[in-house]
Amino acid sequence: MNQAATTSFDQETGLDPREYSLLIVDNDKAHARAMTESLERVGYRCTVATSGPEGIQKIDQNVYHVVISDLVMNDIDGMQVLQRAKRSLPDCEVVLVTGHATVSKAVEAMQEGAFTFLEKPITPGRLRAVASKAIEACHLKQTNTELRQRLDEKFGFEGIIYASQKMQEVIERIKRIAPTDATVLITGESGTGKEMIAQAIHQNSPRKNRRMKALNVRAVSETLVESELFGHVKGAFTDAASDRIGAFEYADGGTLFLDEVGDMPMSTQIKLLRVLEEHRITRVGDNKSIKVNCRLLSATNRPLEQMVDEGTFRNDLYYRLNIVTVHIPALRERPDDVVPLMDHFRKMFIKRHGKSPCSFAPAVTRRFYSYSWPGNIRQLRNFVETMVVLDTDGVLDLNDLPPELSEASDLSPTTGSESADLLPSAGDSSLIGRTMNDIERWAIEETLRLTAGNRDEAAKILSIGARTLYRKLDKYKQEDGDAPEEPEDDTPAT
Ligand SMILES: Nc1ncnc2c1ncn2[C@@H]1O[C@H](COP(=O)(O)OP(=O)(O)OP(=O)(O)O)[C@@H](O)[C@H]1O
Repeated sequence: MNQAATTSFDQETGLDPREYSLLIVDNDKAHARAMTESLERVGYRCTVATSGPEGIQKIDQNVYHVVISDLVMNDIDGMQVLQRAKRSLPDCEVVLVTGHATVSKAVEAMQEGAFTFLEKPITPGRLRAVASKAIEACHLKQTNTELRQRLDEKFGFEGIIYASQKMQEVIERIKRIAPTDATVLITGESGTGKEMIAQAIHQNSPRKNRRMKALNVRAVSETLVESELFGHVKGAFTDAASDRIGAFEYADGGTLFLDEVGDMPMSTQIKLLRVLEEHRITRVGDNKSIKVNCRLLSATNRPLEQMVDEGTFRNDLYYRLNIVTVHIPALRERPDDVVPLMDHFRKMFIKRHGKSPCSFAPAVTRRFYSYSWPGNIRQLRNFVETMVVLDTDGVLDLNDLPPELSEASDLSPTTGSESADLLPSAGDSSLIGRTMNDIERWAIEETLRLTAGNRDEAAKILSIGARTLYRKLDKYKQEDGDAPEEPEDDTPAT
């Protein structure tokens, strides 16, 4: 294809055209050829599709940096090509070619995400200039994606907020599991952070530079689940207009995360088991198998073991998925995480919604702490977001609480949780007969445990100044014979 490439680096952008792949989609073969030759002459790698369906098929199967498509074609039009490219190739830029009569349509296309449009007749100089700009835009998007990925890698664990011993143990466990290729089953109630843990495992594994594909089995209809997992060939079922790769092929070399795996139909379970044993998939409607290499992580909030007993989940698949288990405790079982999470989401949503700084009233912190969180961290996150968005006076007060919390039917500490002995109880008889200093020390230490070491929060709850709290802590250290801390180090210790 690349017969006449003479130039190496693009004068304007400094990029090497030979590193970029372009797809030309045009019903008019002569026009497609003329565009291709003009682009190949300066070094681009071009592929031609002479119909809309062929263009879509190529987009599904290959990676292109720029797609140049005619807008009006007699089968699938350029808008559909644009939509498919935007869906399948997030960094790709799409240029639409149009005759004079369809300029208004092209403007609409740009609103849908097209990079620009070229009006016929197209000169080679104009075509190359537009291709060069589109390549530059794609390159920028890729650079951003890479930077984001690097940040994600760096913060693979740090993005997970926790202070409790229980989560500390979970993190220790995933640190040991992540570098291996072991199949992992992540269990826990809805909203406990199973997907987040799956991402951290991927980010801290040798596969981190390859793709991670998440597929929520519950969100896909029973008839489509196999096509989503294994892909399909054209005509495999009524809507299969072209060949399509599935999650296993997409994540080849990387990680596949199957969320809500307990919802998988029995007929698909046996096929999944076979793939895990043979490392080969067969697209729906095809008869040849393809080799795949994916690390499988799965998650469920359903009792798989019980489902095995009831005959609704295959025993053999259960043992395959369950080589290593990571259980994420419900938030009510780790109340020490509540305050750090409140603080994290408060800051995050202030920034995201461009709000002025605000803080939680101590009574709200106490109520969050003692709530049972049936929806776990997702629910806490949503509550904090609502409160931050609606805040007008900089204080997130009891009046700002969502109804579930303001009615607060369950203010009592949760049974069997760490919280029971943490909440200051007015009737703690063990304190009777002790000195005021001891009682005060006990109250300060318990409040610091409640705030996971965050002294600012603790001072607010105790209604004393942060420096007063610091002085008292210093005094306790001296009483215990420890060296006092530097006074300026009064940062929250979360
Ligand atoms: N420890 C954590 N630190 C910060 N954010 C968290 C933490 N755990 C969960 N989240 C956030 O809470 C929300 C729910 O988490 P996630 O989707 O991972 O839960 P899940 O257990 O997979 O839920 P489901 O079972 O419903 O799919 C997400 O916005 C996630 O970023």
